[in-house]
Amino acid sequence: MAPRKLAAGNWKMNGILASLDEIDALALAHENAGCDILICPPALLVQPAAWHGKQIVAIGGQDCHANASGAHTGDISAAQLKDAGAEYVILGHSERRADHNETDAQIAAKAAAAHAADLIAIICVGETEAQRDAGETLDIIARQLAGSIPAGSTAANTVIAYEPVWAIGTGRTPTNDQIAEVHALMRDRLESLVGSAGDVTLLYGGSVKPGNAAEIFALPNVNGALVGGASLTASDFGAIITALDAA
Ligand SMILES: O=C(CO)COP(=O)(O)O
Repeated sequence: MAPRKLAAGNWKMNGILASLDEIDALALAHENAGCDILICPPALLVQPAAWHGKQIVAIGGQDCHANASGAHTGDISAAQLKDAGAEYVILGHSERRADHNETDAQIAAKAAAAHAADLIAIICVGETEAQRDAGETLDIIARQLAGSIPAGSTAANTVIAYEPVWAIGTGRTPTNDQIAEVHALMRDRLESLVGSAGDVTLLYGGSVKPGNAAEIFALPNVNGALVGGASLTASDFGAIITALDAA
């Protein structure tokens, strides 16, 4: 089994009901896409988004709680996301690691909850600019992978996204060699953490745009992208999907 190609959009805290028209447009234009297409809207939009996706655009959450239910005001469980129509959940995004002090251990617990609810966990890792400048990138990624991936992870229930913190929303991207170096390390480390490492979908994220997508998708061990800003419109995200389809 080769890794599934995945074009994943993370809308972050953007979008209202009217924004779901973009999902209609994606579903219409990419009915026969040779890659999987995913939009992760804000939690309130997960259920209506699933109706708009028409089985062509899968829907995911942007976080879930590690517990299945209980007294956790303001949180959402993996089972609730699943019930609303989600198939995926993004976990450990650097914005949650920074804004909510999420640790690798908490992310691993959330991913285990996602797996228990039959969701595919997209586990995010990435170094800060200071860590890259200090030459720590590969150590940081290896440590985040080891700490954030729970037992029971498989190529079918887990996707890994490499998102350098300094490339998110900045218009800056690593060099091709830098992306390829991290993705090779991830593929290697996943053998002991997930098994069948060659089958795990690995995404790059951070300032992916229509103009740089094809070049990034041509890199070894890159099986798709986790896209922020450019996933908000069907025209930009559609161009990225077309580039992944052709890769
Ligand atoms: O954080 C990201 C996706 O999760 C990337 O965001 P941008 O594509 O806006 O840089």
